[in-house]
Amino acid sequence: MTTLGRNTARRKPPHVLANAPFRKLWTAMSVCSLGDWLNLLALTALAGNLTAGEGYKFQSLAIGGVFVAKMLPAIVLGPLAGVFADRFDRRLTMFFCDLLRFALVLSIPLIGSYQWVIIATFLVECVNLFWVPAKDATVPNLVPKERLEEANQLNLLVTYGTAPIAALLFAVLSVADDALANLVPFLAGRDTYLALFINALAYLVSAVIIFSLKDIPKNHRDAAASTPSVLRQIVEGWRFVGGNRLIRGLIIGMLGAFAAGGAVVGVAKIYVDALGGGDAAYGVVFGAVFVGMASGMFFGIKLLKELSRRRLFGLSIIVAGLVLVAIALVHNLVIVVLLTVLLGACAGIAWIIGYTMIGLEVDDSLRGRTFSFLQSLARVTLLLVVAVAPTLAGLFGRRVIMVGREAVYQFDGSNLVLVIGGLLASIVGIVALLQMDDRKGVPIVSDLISAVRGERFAPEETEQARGMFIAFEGGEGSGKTTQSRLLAIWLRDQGFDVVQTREPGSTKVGMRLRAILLDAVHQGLSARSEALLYAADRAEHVEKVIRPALYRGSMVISDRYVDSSLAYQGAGRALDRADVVRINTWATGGLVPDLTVLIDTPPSIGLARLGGAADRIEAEPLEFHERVRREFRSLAAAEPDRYAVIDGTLPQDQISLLIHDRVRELLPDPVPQESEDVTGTMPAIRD
Ligand SMILES: Nc1ncnc2c1ncn2[C@@H]1O[C@H](COP(=O)(O)OP(=O)(O)O)[C@@H](O)[C@H]1O
Ligand SMILES: Cc1cn([C@H]2C[C@H](O)[C@@H](COP(=O)(O)OP(=O)(O)O)O2)c(=O)[nH]c1=O
Repeated sequence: MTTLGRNTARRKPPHVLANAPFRKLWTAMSVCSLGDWLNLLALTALAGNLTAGEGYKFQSLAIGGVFVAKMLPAIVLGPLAGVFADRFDRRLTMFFCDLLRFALVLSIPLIGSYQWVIIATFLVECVNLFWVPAKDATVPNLVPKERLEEANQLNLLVTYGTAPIAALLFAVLSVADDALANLVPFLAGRDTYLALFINALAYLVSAVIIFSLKDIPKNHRDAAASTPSVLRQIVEGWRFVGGNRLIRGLIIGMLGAFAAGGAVVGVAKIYVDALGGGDAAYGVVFGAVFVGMASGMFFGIKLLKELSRRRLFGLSIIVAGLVLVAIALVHNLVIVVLLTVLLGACAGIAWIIGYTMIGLEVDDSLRGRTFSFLQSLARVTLLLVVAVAPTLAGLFGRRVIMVGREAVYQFDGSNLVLVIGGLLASIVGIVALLQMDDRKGVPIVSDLISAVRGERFAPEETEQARGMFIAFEGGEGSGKTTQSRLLAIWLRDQGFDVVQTREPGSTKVGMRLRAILLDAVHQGLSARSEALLYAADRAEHVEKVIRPALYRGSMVISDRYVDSSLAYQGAGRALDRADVVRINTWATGGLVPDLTVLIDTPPSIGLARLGGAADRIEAEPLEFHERVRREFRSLAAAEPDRYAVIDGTLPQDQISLLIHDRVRELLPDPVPQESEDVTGTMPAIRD
């Protein structure tokens, strides 16, 4: 008892944000992240605006230049900065970095030339390289070990979570600029300046917060972890992960998604300009990617949770590619924004599955390397794509398709890049799907439909089963036991191997469960545990008795199956029907009978037939049994092809004949009725 109490107490320590020093650092980080995203948007927009008069080609190249300046330092100087973070006072490193970033960003609008945009961007990124490792290395100093994961999640949250906020802010600032221009003439037509001022201010705020953070220790000789160069990480990483089919598929897919995303980011500004949208529209499109990603991660995954993860991964990348092609070809800003949300959703689904799968399915010893390999490769891919995409767009230039003298369709370099990016992503998605598919032979479309419906009825193993499965259902005393025995005899007479069984209680464990379930002593059993116990008995029954018999090619006749739970626990005990379906689908692995014989008898008649003491369920009031009967009938009505409903008040032999007629339709090589009439006179073994 004491141990238990202590454990529970230990499991609930205060939230990591209750830790004041970490909260301060986290606030500084959030402000900086917001500034970083604003910076990316404002600089690319500014580069486009500054070169707007120089033609499409030049403008595209100018924007590409910003991306190159932004990414180059990480690749060239990355490892160096990590060492720096370990040698010097981290608090002062961050503080001075923040002041430098503030001054550099502020200088961009004051100088206002394209060359300075590039130089300052490069310098800001160099400074970032020192700020980020210092921050990363500080977190473990402020947060106890067991809270580290939580802290990292929070870091991730603000790193990406601030992107849509920045996009929204950027769009709002672009609009607000027009109003402000009346007061401050300097701002007229320079909406990106406002964003840059706020960006600079964010770094200043961070500087103040960090300066007041006295808890960061000064000496860290212990934590000297130097990072190997990006290229070396890639080469070494591939040696470890390249041999594994699953990881290969995952990595190809995730890089494809990255490349497609890079293509969008690289040409978004010129593309939106060509559609007639201004900086505000650019902000909205940019934000749409992130809104989509967030919804994909939360809702997409939930909606399709029954689909194989591996399939969903490949599929979402293929769809993302196709959506991208559509984005490239449609010239309507509103539709483009909506499609961009969809694109983001697909990317979000792929990303989260990829990450989770590496976490779950990749062996512990390989996981760290796989992550760092992926990150290094993603950086290089992103750099290449982001630099190449606008360049390619610029070289292609603007084209107009003419019919006679009329311009009918505008096809620019940015459209071309997006089409290529989209097709590439789709191809990569197909490759990933082929590498990783774990449900070969099951058509994807039917898989998708049942996944959207929340079912997983396509059973994995029954395809190989050769036997036939017949279930008997009905209320108490309806004659199921009698009729299932007679059917077994009839089928054996015809030479079939028959396994006659029943629920609950046809296995060793099942017999114990049956005792619990039907003993009138257990009156207080809760409805849910009753449903779970029946399902447990059924799981055992399917795995140990029914499936093996079907594999052998036997006829399996079961007295009661899943429908009994739907009727008794679902309708009788008023549990949620969908829940009962779900636990039973899971328990049986989706095994559905080929035929269900429902012997429909009014409860008053059936109960009157029973002798002896009533068991726990028989003892329920008549109204309970009426509900059960109604549910059985409605189940049968919904699927007339798979049910035979027979009036249980008829005489026994008449019922048997009706059942034979129906079963005969399903038999592979049925004995005709006439020959049966002849041989039926011979004496047979009646049990
Ligand atoms: N069609 C029928 N007409 C009259 N009595 C029947 C009929 N079928 C079965 N019985 C009798 O009703 C009782 C209950 O039958 P049983 O097959 O055990 O029902 P269940 O398994 O559905 O509870 C038995 O005594 C059986 O002989
Ligand atoms: C299989 C199953 C049976 N039951 C109930 C119905 C019966 O009252 C009892 C099974 O007892 P049993 O003695 O086998 O009854 P019968 O001869 O009528 O089949 O368990 C459920 O409530 N849910 C289920 O899923």
